[in-house]
This record gives sequence, structure tokens and C-alpha cells, in this order.
Amino acid sequence: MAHALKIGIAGLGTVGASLARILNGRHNKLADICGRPIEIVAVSARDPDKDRGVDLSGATFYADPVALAREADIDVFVELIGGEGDPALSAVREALSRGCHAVTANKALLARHGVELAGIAEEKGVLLNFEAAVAGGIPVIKAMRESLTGNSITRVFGILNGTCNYILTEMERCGLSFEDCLKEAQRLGYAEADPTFDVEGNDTAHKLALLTSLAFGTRIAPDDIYLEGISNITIEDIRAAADLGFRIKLLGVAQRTDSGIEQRVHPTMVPKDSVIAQVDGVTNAVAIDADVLGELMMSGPGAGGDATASAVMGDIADIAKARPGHQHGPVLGRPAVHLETYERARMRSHEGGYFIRLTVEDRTGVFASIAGHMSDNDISLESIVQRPGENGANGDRKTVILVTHATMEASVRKAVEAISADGYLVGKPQVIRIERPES
Ligand SMILES: NC(=O)C1=CN([C@@H]2O[C@H](COP(=O)(O)OP(=O)(O)OC[C@H]3O[C@@H](n4cnc5c(N)ncnc54)[C@H](O)[C@@H]3O)[C@@H](O)[C@H]2O)C=CC1
Ligand SMILES: N[C@@H](CC=O)C(=O)O
Ligand code: NA
Repeated sequence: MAHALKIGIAGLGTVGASLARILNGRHNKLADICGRPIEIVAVSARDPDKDRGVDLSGATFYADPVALAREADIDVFVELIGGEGDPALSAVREALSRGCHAVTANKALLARHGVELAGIAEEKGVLLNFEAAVAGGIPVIKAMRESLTGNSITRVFGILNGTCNYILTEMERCGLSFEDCLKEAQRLGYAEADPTFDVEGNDTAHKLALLTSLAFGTRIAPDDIYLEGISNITIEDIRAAADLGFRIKLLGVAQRTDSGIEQRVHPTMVPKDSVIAQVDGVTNAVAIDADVLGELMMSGPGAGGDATASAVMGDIADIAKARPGHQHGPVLGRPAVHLETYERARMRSHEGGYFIRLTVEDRTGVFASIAGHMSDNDISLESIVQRPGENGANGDRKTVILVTHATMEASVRKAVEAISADGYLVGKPQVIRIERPES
């Protein structure tokens, strides 16, 4: 049998500890499959003595993950610390620069520095694998990087954050509060160290930025993404959506439009009977429209220690199986130096349906005024209904719910601004985009 593949793991939290347990527990099986054993020879963690349910006493401990990356006798550096900056960034840079392969689950790091790191890996002839960074255990990076080579992709979209999908599902299913659902997602190991990244949509944006680059051969540009999270979604929105035959999902969407590449992350109402509406809990889903293949949809566990470690294990096994000089293709599907810049489609030119929920004072003329602003902005309405307000026990408030036909985002913004200026709104208007996938 060939010599062992020596790995160093930095970060022994939810994913790192799962990975260590799985690699140790399946040591012989992996050795059979890969043709050589995979040995954890070095680790870095904040607390060296914590019980993680795995014996790592044979591995050299480094307090500093950058030192591990720079000095340890390893073939592969596995980064499972998280965060877009140091120490993760310096550690991965160091490892690649000295000719070690690297594996990371860190989408924040790659969204910000992926092109630079891919450039180093390609220059040094080593692999930088990151399957776990997008949609957890779903093999979407492999699919886009390898299986779809040669296809032209027009759109990629999906549910890319397990925490948000878990929260939205549990709020609807059990009527639990947003805060309680988030706490449970944290307990289950789904959430980021700072869960704001989940609920405000940044994590989805990091993943979408990587998918966009793989889909369109473009440079990674997280700041080009229109971003809205789920923290403003209320149980009233979820119920109103259900009454209208929709469910609310946090979607990331990247597509080619006449005005460039549109990238957006926002809560979205999808028809209840669509495939994406059935994706519940921590499950993620990614749909890719490819010209030769057609529409590909993949779903599976998007977060959690074992699901994520499964993807990391696959990345490490790929390295163990690769013969020197016969490496896989470029990190981001095409060489980092050939990634293109592109025209960014502005959100104001987005066209789609909209759900608008307004809480208004119960005065004569309000309903007519709202309808008038819609018509002034050429917005065609599918429905407009008035209901007793959520806080209207004394009858002084009403809820007005509008659903529009396909219209320009700019028109909706202008209409909502005009309505707000009229002075009868109570609280902020709620605007949720509607997406009607073909399946
Ligand atoms: N938890 C999940 O479901 C998923 C996580 N990821 C990504 O995997 C990475 C790890 O995530 P988790 O394991 O959930 O996070 P975690 O917070 O549970 O683990 C990170 C570990 O790194 C350690 N750490 C922090 N600074 C360190 C330092 N200077 N030196 C050594 N260790 C240090 C922390 O003490 C912690 O134990 C992140 O990039 C995350 O975005 C990706 C997909 C899913
Ligand atoms: N916090 C993330 C973890 C996986 O990427 C999520 O909830 O999806
Ligand atoms: Na994945």
C-alpha cells in the first residue's frame, strides 16, 4: 500500500470534531478505497483537552493554526475554523504556498479570497477542495466543477442555508417564535458562530457568490449580491403566504438577464406545490439550468456536523486517490487567471411578482389610494384584499395584502414610497418577491 496521506485539521468544532470521529472510525475502509491510509497527524484547536469523542493523542497539537499550516509534516491542510479573515486566511495561504493541498468548508473565506487562493493552488499544482462550503453535504461543487463542464448555465438558484430553512419550516409547522427556532438550529450545530450571518442572508450570499463564479466563469463578487435576510419575516407573513398558496423560502438566485448577471438573496414566496417549496428543515436544494443537460435539481442535508464532514471526507479522499501529476482541473472550474469580470444587473431592473402586506389606519379612502398608487406605477394586480388588522382589536387598523403580476422592482419601490408618504401606514410595509419555478 502507498504511504499514508498525512492531514492536519485546524478547528475541532462541530465539523472538525465530526470529521475526526468519522476518519478514525472508518480508517480501514478509507484506506481500502483510497489505496492508502489517511492519518490525522496534526491538529489545532482553542481547547486541547476538550473531550470530542475521538482519540487524537497521536496527533501533534498546535495552538496556532498558521504554525500548523506552515510547519507540520502534512500533505493536506484542512481548515475548519471559519471566518473570512485570519487565522483561516493566513493558514490556507501558508499551506498552499508551501505546496500542501487544502480542504476547507469556509464559504466566507472563499467568497472574499477564493480567486487569490485558487491562483496560489494552481500555481503550486495542488488542490483546493471546498465541497462542504456550499450546500453542506450536497455534491454541488463536484457537479458544477466536473460533471457540467461544457454546458452553458443560464441560472442557478436554491435554498442554501440550513439554519434559515429550518427556522422558516419550524415557524410554519409548529408556530414557534423566530428566536426559539434559531436557538434550536444553534443547538443542532447548523448555525454559524455568529448566526447573524445566517439570518441576514450573508451566508447564503457567500455560497451564491461561489456558485455564480462556477456557473458563469466569472470572478467571485459577494458585494454584487442584493441581500435581504429572514429576520423581518413574521408568522403573519407565513400565514398570509399559506392562505395565498405559497410558502416562504430564503433563496439565492443567480441568472443571466438582458442587463447582465443578476445575483440576489431574499425571502421568496414559492407556490406550495413547487418542488422547492417541499424542501424542509435543514435540507438544502440547488437547481441548475444547463443547456445540454437541462434542469438539474439536487437536495440533501445542508448543514450539521456529520453532513458537512461527509463532504470534507470526500474532498480528502479525492486527494488521497489523485496520482501526482494527474490532478483535477482548476479550483473554480476554469483557471483563476481566466475568470471574467461581468456586467452586474441592478436589482431595480429585476422583474417578477410581488407580495405586499401593509398595515394601515382604518380610514376612508386608504384602500382606493393604495390601488391608485399601484395603477400610477403601471403595476397590474393579481389580487388585493383587506382584512381586519393584526392589532385591530379596537377596529382602528386594517391589513391590506396585494399580489402583483410580473412587474419591475423599480415600479414597486416607487409605489411603496408613495404609499408610505401618504401617512396612513402603521409600521413598515412588507414586500416579498414571488418566484414561480417551472417545476
Ligand atoms: N456547522 C455546519 O453545519 C457547517 C459549517 N461550515 C463551515 O465549517 C467551518 C467550521 O464550522 P463549525 O464547525 O460549525 O464551527 P465551530 O464554531 O463549531 O468550530 C470552529 C472551531 O474553530 C476553533 N477555532 C477558532 N479560532 C481558532 C484558532 N485561532 N485556532 C484554533 N482553533 C480555532 C473554535 O474554537 C471552534 O471549535 C466554518 O467555516 C463554517 O462556515 C460549512 C458547512 C456547514
Ligand atoms: N450555517 C450554515 C452552515 C452550512 O453552511 C447553514 O445553516 O447552512
Ligand atoms: Na456541497
